[in-house]
Amino acid sequence: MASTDQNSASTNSDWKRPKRFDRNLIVIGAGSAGLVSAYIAAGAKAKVTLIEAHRMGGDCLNFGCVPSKALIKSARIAHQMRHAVRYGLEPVEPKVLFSSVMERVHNVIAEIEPHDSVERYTSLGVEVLQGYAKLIDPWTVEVALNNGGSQRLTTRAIIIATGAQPFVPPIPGIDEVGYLTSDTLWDRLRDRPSAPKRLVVLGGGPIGCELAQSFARLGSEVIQIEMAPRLMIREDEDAASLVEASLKFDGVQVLTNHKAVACGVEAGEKWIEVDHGGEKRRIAFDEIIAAVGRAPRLKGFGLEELGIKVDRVVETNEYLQTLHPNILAAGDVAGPYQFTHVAGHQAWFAAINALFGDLKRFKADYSVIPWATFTDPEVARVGLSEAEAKQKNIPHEVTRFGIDDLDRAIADGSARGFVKVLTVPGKDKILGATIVGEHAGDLLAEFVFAMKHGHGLGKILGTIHIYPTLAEANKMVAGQWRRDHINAFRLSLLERFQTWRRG
Ligand SMILES: Cc1cc2nc3c(=O)[nH]c(=O)nc-3n(C[C@H](O)[C@H](O)[C@H](O)COP(=O)(O)OP(=O)(O)OC[C@H]3O[C@@H](n4cnc5c(N)ncnc54)[C@H](O)[C@@H]3O)c2cc1C
Ligand SMILES: NC(=O)c1ccc[n+]([C@@H]2O[C@H](COP(=O)([O-])OP(=O)(O)OC[C@H]3O[C@@H](n4cnc5c(N)ncnc54)[C@H](O)[C@@H]3O)[C@@H](O)[C@H]2O)c1
Repeated sequence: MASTDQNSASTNSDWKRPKRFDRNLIVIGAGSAGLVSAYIAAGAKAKVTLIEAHRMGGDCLNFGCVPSKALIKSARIAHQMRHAVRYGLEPVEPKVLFSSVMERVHNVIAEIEPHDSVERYTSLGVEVLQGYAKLIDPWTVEVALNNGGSQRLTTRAIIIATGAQPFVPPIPGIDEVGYLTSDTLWDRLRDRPSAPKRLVVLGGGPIGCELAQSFARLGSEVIQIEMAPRLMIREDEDAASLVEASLKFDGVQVLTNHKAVACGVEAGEKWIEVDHGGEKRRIAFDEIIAAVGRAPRLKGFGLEELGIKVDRVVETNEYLQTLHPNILAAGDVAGPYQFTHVAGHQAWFAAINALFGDLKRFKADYSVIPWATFTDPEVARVGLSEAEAKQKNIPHEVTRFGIDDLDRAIADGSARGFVKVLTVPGKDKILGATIVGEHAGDLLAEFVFAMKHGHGLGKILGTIHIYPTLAEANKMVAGQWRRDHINAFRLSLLERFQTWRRG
């Protein structure tokens, strides 16, 4: 979300605000942000039209969260088979039926598809149009329908929920060698009998790490190239280093501090050139996945013509309104985060402000935003990391519990990782939590809830957690915090009292 002054809505003499509108709301894009916006508007009895140019469900269902998590599951089972000896079972090198793995990925998408389908949304009272939307003026949208023809609609309010797409780095030669992205790999690799033999994964962010580990476990020789000094640069170093170690254990060759500078084909063999501190070398590969970030979809549908600034994201104010207060934005196109659950969260504010903003508006609340990267081990975070607290000079204390000490994790053979909590000095108020370990994304929910509702570590400590569960790690870290904050004076009084009681 970039800031904008919503009072400075530009006007154009060619634009005429209609006296009556066909719709209360038009939502452009049926990904996570658009679907939730339309759902909320229909629930509020608004006449709402949802326009999708491509696939209902957007990136999360078709190219993002859903296929990647389905792939991760197959890869994890292959890993467990390989290392079954840890559990007293004879290890086996799995015969990876790659096309079946990819078929399962597509079946998972198909099974979830009905949740986001035209039929479901129509039954909820949303009009769904399949076509490409373009803003004509602040109240008019033209749709080039996928099955031919076009339609012009007027509306009181519009929500831009056009999402983001993979950013392809301008590396000389990349178009000639050809590349895969999260948009294309699910279809392009679908019928392959085996995973690509030599796979370069460009980028060490969440997409790069999740895919590099999965493909390595499914049989690819993976080389991951990241120009930053380490993987997962947004996470604390202690968290990222556990992921890096795990990737290396899985056979991924991790090249950090390496910038991709050129690509080409020589004697039928594809290569990528990397620069490491001024030293250049070429790496041969069969396929390359570009995972170096996602760029919001901002162009081609009339934002610039309406004077709406599109710098990195659509410029909005805290209410998610653009320069034109009746045009709002939500999801990846609005930023500042790129997560499905944040898109859905913003959608509530966008829909309510779009429909009722002239009566009451709500500022989008980013105070407690969680996320997880689904590598093995998972890394989940809410609030401040230790590095951010230091960088912003925010006073804090750090309490840590090693999951290697947790009974359930030991029994499961997954005793690695940690829970790290940042608190206000001398208080149990939580500023942030990072969990690294199995099911970290699920375990984090307790901290998200605590932060959202102002509960401190004392409340977590005072809550019964089932034994033996991984969730006990949360209570353990709270217990550690308590031990670190025992009042020595009170303890000495207690000791004297007990001595006195013994007579
Ligand atoms: C590989 C991968 C893994 C991911 N994993 C996770 C994860 O585990 N958890 C998580 O929270 N997030 C994850 N994400 C991010 C998540 O997918 C996005 O944050 C989320 O999809 C954003 O939703 P959105 O509604 O903003 O945009 P999108 O889902 O991109 O939807 C936008 C829609 O708008 C349509 N559109 C664009 N322009 C027009 C137009 N002019 N007219 C009509 N339609 C238009 C597009 O076709 C698209 O369907 C992942 C992403 C990727 C790529
Ligand atoms: N589990 C999840 O929630 C999940 C999973 C996947 C993606 N996502 C979302 O999608 C977004 C995009 O993810 P991403 O991993 O594509 O992007 P990212 O921006 O997080 O990471 C890209 C990485 O590529 C590196 N890079 C850029 N150009 C390079 C070059 N020429 N050579 C070498 N390295 C280069 C960058 O330094 C960076 O570390 C994430 O920010 C996240 O919000 C979420």
